[in-house]
Amino acid sequence: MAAVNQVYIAIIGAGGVGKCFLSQLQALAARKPSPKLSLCYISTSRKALYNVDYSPVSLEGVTESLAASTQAPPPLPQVIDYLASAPAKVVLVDNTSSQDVADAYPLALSRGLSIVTPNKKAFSGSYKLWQDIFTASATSGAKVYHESSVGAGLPVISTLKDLVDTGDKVTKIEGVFSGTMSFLFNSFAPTEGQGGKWSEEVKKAKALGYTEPDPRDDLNGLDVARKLTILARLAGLPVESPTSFPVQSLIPKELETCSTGDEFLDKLPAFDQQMEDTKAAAEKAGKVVRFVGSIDVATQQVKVGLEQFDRSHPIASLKGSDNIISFYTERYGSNPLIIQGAGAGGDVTAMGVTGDLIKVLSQIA
Ligand SMILES: NC(=O)C1=CN([C@@H]2O[C@H](COP(=O)(O)OP(=O)(O)OC[C@H]3O[C@@H](n4cnc5c(N)ncnc54)[C@H](OP(=O)(O)O)[C@@H]3O)[C@@H](O)[C@H]2O)C=CC1
Ligand SMILES: N[C@@H](CC=O)C(=O)O
Ligand code: NA
Repeated sequence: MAAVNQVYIAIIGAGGVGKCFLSQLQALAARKPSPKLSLCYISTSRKALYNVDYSPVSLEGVTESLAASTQAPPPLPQVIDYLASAPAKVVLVDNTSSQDVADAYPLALSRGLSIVTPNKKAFSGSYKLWQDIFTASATSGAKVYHESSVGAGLPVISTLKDLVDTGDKVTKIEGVFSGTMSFLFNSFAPTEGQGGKWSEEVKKAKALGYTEPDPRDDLNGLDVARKLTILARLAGLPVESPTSFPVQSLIPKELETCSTGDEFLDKLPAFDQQMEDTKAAAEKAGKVVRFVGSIDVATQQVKVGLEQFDRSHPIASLKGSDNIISFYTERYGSNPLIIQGAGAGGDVTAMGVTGDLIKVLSQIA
């Protein structure tokens, strides 16, 4: 029998973000908050750890225990059944980038499981999935939070929701929405100095944990398109999908048929000249090139791609994996509300997930 103020945590995904989340969860659980947190399920795509009687999986050394586990993850509907039958409230933390897991949110929410996640797939998939998720949440009362799906831990989603919920009218959102793209252009085409080779910077971004599991999902512009789809929907535009507006891809045509991300990375150095030419064209105009996105709410136009900026422009002088996101609204007038800081990386992304978990706990426990 579970304690009255107990909440079970179930985690799917234990990669770069998942491992950082686990260490933040360990610290949160040790702070002895009310409610008492117990891990009742954790899995990667091939391994799982759980007990049929819901006795807790120890957070101590959980990454190693999971790696050593011989249990395979059950099919998702079975996992949801198991969690929905738990003797206390459950928060499901999805730290994957899986579309299959995202597609299961309506079922999970309708069975009373709250969800926190940095996974963009659920909120930037079909508009129907978006509607099904929020309908299931409203009907069952289960919560769904996804702060880290845009700008990692930066308070982007919560800020936009607050603007809308308090009656402000958002007219335009623009900026740099990709930690990977920010890092790549800040290091490949810096405002001062030479910059590194494009393909080498791409490999560095992957090693630093900034890229999607397959870095082509960043370089083809889809990751930014997903983030803009989420923000546009929150601002009231019923954007159908991240492929329903213009998105510029930086994948060389010749590499579009690569079958894996690793094959793509191996072949990329042979195409460095294409990005060198793009950089040189901007330099000739006395500018630098950056990868940006924008949503014009009035004209319902969303676009993603390369633009040239003066070296003194705030977008040109970003550092590291920083995002910069400007909200133009009726209340803020011509001086936008600006959010800036690291937009990728395990710890900062996990912080957004843990922050969401704390918000959910304050509402369900
Ligand atoms: N990295 C970053 O800076 C940011 C990431 N995000 C988002 O966070 C999420 C996680 O990113 P990241 O940690 O970098 O990715 P990783 O590739 O490092 O980790 C993904 C994890 O999910 C597991 N997984 C994948 N598919 C499934 C599945 N169907 N069932 C169970 N487990 C699965 C993987 O297991 P296995 O290894 O066995 O495949 C792995 O443990 C993504 O949605 C990403 O977009 C958001 C903001 C910033
Ligand atoms: N790959 C993404 C990770 C965060 O969403 C990025 O680089 O921004
Ligand atoms: Na965020």
